[in-house]
Amino acid sequence: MLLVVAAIIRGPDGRILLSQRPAHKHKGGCWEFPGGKVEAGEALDTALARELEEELGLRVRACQPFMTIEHHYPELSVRLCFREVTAFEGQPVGREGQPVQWFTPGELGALDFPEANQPVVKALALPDQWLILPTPLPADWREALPRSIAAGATLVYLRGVEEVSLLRELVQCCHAGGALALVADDPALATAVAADGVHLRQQQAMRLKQKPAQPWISMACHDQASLAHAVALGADMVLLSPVRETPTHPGQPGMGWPSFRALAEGLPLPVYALGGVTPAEVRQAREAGARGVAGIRGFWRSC
Ligand SMILES: Nc1nc2c([nH]c(=O)n2[C@H]2C[C@H](O)[C@@H](COP(=O)(O)OP(=O)(O)OP(=O)(O)O)O2)c(=O)[nH]1
Repeated sequence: MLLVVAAIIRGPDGRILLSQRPAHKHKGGCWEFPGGKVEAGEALDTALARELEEELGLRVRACQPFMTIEHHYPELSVRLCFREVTAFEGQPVGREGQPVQWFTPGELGALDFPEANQPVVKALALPDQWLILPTPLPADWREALPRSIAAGATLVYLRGVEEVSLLRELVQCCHAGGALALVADDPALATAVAADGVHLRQQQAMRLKQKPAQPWISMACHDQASLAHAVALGADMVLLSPVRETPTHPGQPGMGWPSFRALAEGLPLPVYALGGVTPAEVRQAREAGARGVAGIRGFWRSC
């Protein structure tokens, strides 16, 4: 299997740097995340720094794991280790004559990428923060939900609401604020209320053999076995918890960031940290290999 390292490089305005593969190479003409083959015995971060210097003239100052994808093309198998470059120096130029260009995350969906990149492109469309709806639904939700979304939680898990008309109204409120809305477990309900997908609780998900047909499928995970099931199912993302003990689950000790990192490392899907974490911890969570953070308290902005 060919070991490749590839970089997610964001500019100060949030755009992402891509380069175009030369026509004569494997997947020629496709846009790619800059990077290349890891040499025998080379550490991933060293390989990334070398490739970005050689190909773009960039000096990497800091990077962190993003996702790892194994893909079997008919002609070759690749293990792609995606790293997010969080600090760099230099102005990128296509040093090997390749076109390089900055794109907004929204523009990526229309580009031609190698097939292996699809989960990464999907993950880049996701926000840093997830809001889990408090239960029972607070009376001031019509003000508080838009405020919470505007504060950055543009993915909302609408749990604990059974009334379909109310759920539909909540979905509309999420969409009006530009947020994705997920309902619990039931794909038919998600379709009925025009939600964007379902969040599967671990117990329900472990019984499934097939990924439900919804645009977004998320799964709750608490250990390695459930993470392996989420991968096998083809889930688009997971909530991994608890990072810390929480008032809602007293006596259930948190795994802490080192164990979180060990579980999240090398997975082919975005992992969100849940359980006693706050929106202020996005950076720490990302250093531990998370795509972002999720929660109720601290994410819900009541009036
Ligand atoms: N760099 C990069 N490679 C990718 C991506 N997606 C994807 O499937 N690949 C595949 C295409 C290639 O088969 C392999 C990268 O190998 P490569 O030949 O470009 O590596 P390199 O830059 O070291 O190449 P070379 O100059 O030594 O020939 O990984 C991606 O986003 N970035």
